[in-house]
Amino acid sequence: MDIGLIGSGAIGQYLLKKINEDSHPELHIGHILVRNTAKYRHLEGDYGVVLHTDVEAFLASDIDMVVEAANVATVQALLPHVIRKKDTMLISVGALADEQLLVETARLAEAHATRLHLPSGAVGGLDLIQNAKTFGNLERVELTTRKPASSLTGESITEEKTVFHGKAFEAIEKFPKNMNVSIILSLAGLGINETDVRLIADPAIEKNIHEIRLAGDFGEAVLTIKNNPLPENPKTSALAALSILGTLERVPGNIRYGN
Ligand SMILES: NC(=O)C1=CN([C@@H]2O[C@H](COP(=O)(O)OP(=O)(O)OC[C@H]3O[C@@H](n4cnc5c(N)ncnc54)[C@H](OP(=O)(O)O)[C@@H]3O)[C@@H](O)[C@H]2O)C=CC1
Ligand SMILES: O=C([O-])CC(=O)C(=O)O
Repeated sequence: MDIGLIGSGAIGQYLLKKINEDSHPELHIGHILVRNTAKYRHLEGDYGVVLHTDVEAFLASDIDMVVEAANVATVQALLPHVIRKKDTMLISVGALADEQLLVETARLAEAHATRLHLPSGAVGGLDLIQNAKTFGNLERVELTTRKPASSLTGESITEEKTVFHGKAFEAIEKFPKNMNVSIILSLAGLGINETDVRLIADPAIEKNIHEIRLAGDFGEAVLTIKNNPLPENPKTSALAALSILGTLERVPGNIRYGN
């Protein structure tokens, strides 16, 4: 599968290393959309990619799938163009808290016979949440995220501090670089107005820890994911990059596990 990448930061460069440098047998990144060619010129030599600054030229290239690893604002700006032309995978899923964008994307994907893939990112358990939701029998979904204090606040704190408590729609507005997980959980479960979110800055941890609690007719579940951060961007968990890689590997498969 030929991949076009949007975003060449911590996740993008992880994907370039794993797919192109380590030479993945089924995947190849050939094109990257950037906004600053000089900053990323070295990627051409390092990974044999073509850089683009024009989205239409990027989409006209020989790619099967666009993978976004940029930010929420870029998804908001580009998704309607991209989904018309290419199957698309997003990691900045917080953009889909905008219901109009979600509905319009679904309409365009149907009209143009493309697909939108939303990997599970830095969390898991989306299969369980979706199954528990069928026939409206999911009652409660709560997310508590703890990140190293330095990822969330400029203040020097010595004790943990709740920096946000509220619903997912507000969490992503206030913390678009940290709360994409709240939106994928909302999309799988009870929606952005019903998913409870707490975000804690913790000076005593080095991992990004997500605890998901849910309850419904199925029973109750508690999932805790203790994520190692990517060194290049400690806000971002390595599992987010792995979830893109794993989803890319599974796309062509004929057997599906857990969905
Ligand atoms: N769903 C989930 O569970 C998770 C989602 N994420 C999200 O994934 C995304 C990527 O994370 P990460 O790699 O750590 O971020 P980084 O900040 O390390 O990298 C972002 C990259 O995107 C590029 N970029 C920004 N805007 C554009 C644009 N308009 N066109 C092309 N490139 C652009 C930046 O380029 P430049 O140098 O020009 O700024 C940079 O290369 C973020 O939105 C993050 O919040 C992260 C972790 C978990
Ligand atoms: O990487 C993580 O642990 C979560 C994150 O940044 C996000 O959801 O935006």
